[in-house]
Amino acid sequence: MSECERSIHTALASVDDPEIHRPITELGMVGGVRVGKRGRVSVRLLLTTSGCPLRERLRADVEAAVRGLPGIRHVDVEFATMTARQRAELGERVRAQFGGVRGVLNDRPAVYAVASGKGGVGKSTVTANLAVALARTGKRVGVLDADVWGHSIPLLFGVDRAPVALGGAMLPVEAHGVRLMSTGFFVSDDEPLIWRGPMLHKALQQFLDDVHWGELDVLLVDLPPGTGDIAISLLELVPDAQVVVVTTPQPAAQQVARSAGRMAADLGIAIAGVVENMSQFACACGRHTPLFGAGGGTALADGLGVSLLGRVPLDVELRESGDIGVPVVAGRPDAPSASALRDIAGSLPESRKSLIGVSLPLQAL
Ligand SMILES: Nc1ncnc2c1ncn2[C@@H]1O[C@H](COP(=O)(O)OP(=O)(O)OP(=O)(O)O)[C@@H](O)[C@H]1O
Repeated sequence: MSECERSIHTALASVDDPEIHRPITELGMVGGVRVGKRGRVSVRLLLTTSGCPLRERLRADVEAAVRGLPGIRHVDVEFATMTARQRAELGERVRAQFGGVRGVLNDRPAVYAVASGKGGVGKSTVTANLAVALARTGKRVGVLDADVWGHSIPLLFGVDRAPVALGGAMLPVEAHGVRLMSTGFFVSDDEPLIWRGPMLHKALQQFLDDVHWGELDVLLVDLPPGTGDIAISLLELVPDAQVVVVTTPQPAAQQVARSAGRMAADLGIAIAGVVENMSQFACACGRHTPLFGAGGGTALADGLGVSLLGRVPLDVELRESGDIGVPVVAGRPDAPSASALRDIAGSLPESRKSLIGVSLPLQAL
């Protein structure tokens, strides 16, 4: 290998695959490097699927890494698709690298399960925005959309592609700096989900076990509304999760949300706090109107003996951002709801580190 080729390989080692978060050189994704005349270089990248949506990001990252080298004027990036064998090898590498899929959670992320007593109170919107806000502070964040009947996380993040499967493990889809996994990636909207009890439990377990989350600091779980099977399953599978209860200011909503709190208490799970969503509406005329009443969040927090983490105002920008798949914290960071959500993300209590992925020493009694 010439000196020039060696320095190109070193530069390529600084480029990470955006979803596996490992250098493309380590993952066998560099199919070849050709050094031509007059500072022209061509790099061939091997992708897991031909329709890889991240190819433009990879192209830009490779160009940026190689173009800075002395004597290099132009970088061509070509793409090819891995053979089945190459994909299998990549899957093996991913597994070996992290000591098995479950082992990737060994660094014990903080797990926050976002719950609500009833649907439509903005639980998924809050989850998505807390995730983006945390990612923007430099944390490595994942969102598990366990809201199997109303999976809105893919829509809220503007994602309509399925996750890539490698060597028996699925890679989360990355959007707005957050790693996502959702049942919504696997079912079409007109296909009703009739999973109950044990099936839901198994699906959830798979999402925790068979998804290559990589190293995470925080995992947010969007629970289905209510206190049904899946919430209980999750809290059993991840006993160190803390629950964030989302409610509206209405006394009625607060009553239902109280049952979520009671469930957490029954299961011995800590409640991180309460988020009051759809608090008063700030009109452009300057008037603040409590459309859904007032005081629900505080009353619930007091009832549960936890803090009110914050109030998110009713905000057209928040709703519009959700509709176009760009969470408001990312797309309109100056909106009143965005700043409230950032403050709430900053006020989440420090984690009790989750034990998922850690093998516990078993002792005979
Ligand atoms: N603070 C807010 N201001 C304006 N619109 C909001 C606000 N919070 C949520 N919404 C809108 O309310 C609707 C319901 O929100 P979302 O889907 O997050 O609720 P949910 O509690 O997760 O519902 P479900 O559990 O049924 O999925 C969405 O259209 C969302 O954009």
